[in-house]
Amino acid sequence: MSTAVSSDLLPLTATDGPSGLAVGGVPLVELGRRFGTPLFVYDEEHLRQRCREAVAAFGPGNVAYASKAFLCTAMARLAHEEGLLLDVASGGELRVARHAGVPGDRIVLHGNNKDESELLAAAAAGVRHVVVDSFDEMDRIERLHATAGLAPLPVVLRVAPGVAAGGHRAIRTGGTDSKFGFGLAAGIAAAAVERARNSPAMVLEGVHAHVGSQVLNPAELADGAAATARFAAETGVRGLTVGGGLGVAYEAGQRVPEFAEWAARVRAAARDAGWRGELTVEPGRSITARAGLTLYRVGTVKRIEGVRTYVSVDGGMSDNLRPALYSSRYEAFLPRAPHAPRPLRARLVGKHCESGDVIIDDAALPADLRVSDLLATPVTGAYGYAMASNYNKLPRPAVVFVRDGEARLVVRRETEDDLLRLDVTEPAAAGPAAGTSRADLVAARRPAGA
Ligand SMILES: Cc1ncc(COP(=O)(O)O)c(C=O)c1O
Ligand SMILES: N[C@@H](CCCC[NH3+])C(=O)O
Repeated sequence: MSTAVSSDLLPLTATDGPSGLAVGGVPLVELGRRFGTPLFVYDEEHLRQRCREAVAAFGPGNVAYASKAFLCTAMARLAHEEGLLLDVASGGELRVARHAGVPGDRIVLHGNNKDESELLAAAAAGVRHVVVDSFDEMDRIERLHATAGLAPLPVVLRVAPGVAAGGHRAIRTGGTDSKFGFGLAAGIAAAAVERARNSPAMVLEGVHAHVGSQVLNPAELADGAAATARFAAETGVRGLTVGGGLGVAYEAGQRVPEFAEWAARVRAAARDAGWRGELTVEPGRSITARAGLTLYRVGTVKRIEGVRTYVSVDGGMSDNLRPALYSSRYEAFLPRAPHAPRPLRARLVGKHCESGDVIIDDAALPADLRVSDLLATPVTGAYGYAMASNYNKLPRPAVVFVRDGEARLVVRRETEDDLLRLDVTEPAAAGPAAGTSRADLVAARRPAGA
């Protein structure tokens, strides 16, 4: 591929300017200089537009943002402002949603192994419902009801509909062989419905299924919806959630269904299966992925004659685990020259201590790429920051929202002090010599006034 990066992979407000590509009216090169790298940049207008499109397709009150895709206070608030509910999958995600001011009745709690403290926190927050995943969880809810005064909990039952879909086996969830949900086969889900209906600790509100993530074929989402809807209709529950899972394009030329197509397909499938009620969905990736991109600084370019070229940047698997985990593919471009042809083939790698720390195995890059260039990987707004780690004690990147020519820091970059904040062992008696911390050294090298 020697063509320029496709605009289909860029955030909606991406424009060209004298200093290269701008998003939200702010040149990316300026963001790299101002906030440092690696940096996650989100187009706020794009995020809001995707939320609105989802609500337009499925109806107000019928869309929950799957916050696992990307969550921070600003993102939770944005999704809430745009009328989405929040799907949280742990006590931690619940805490962030509440911190952002999202009311409990706009939150649903998921998880295949919720502990008692998560259930109690959900009840205390007054969540809309808890998506119950197992009989053991029902035991826990009934115990808390009997011994800790837990009021009857609104619940939705997650079923495994026997339809598994998605971009990689690690992210397919709805098959019979799955850790998630009550199997529709062998009457397990029917028994769960019976038990919830007869339990003093639960108020059954509906049925839920999620077949998998990064699904590009809408027929697979429709198959999952059909199986779940048939069961929901037979059991006569009030609500039906058909999960998230809509895929996105990571490379040029991938066809991706729009929200409207997803809605039409799952609605038709559910109707044909006998379901007459509303449908709710939980998109994550399809809201945030393309709105976000990652900026890195190129640190080394190593040419191995007759083998390949390696381009190393200042992040890697600690800010984008997806290539290592799912062999996911990405593209890259230089913000200073977004329309430059990309004839150079190179392996784009991070700075971690393993050869599997690859961001793009065979990247197409401009021929004049050089050390200290700012480089961008688009479509990293989902499951990038969310799965970031401190491997090799790299501080996690900052996150910036851009809109109308303004950049807003929404998550600050971690510092080296942050890396030590959980260590309870006292520092060595002498401690690091004054003036040898990385911040001191960087400050010492900076020209006066910089
Ligand atoms: C229960 C549930 N709902 C929604 C989602 C969101 O999925 P996606 O980001 O693929 O839309 C997931 C993750 O796949 C999930 O497990
Ligand atoms: N982390 C996965 C998606 C998991 C979906 C959550 N159930 C990814 O990056 O593709």
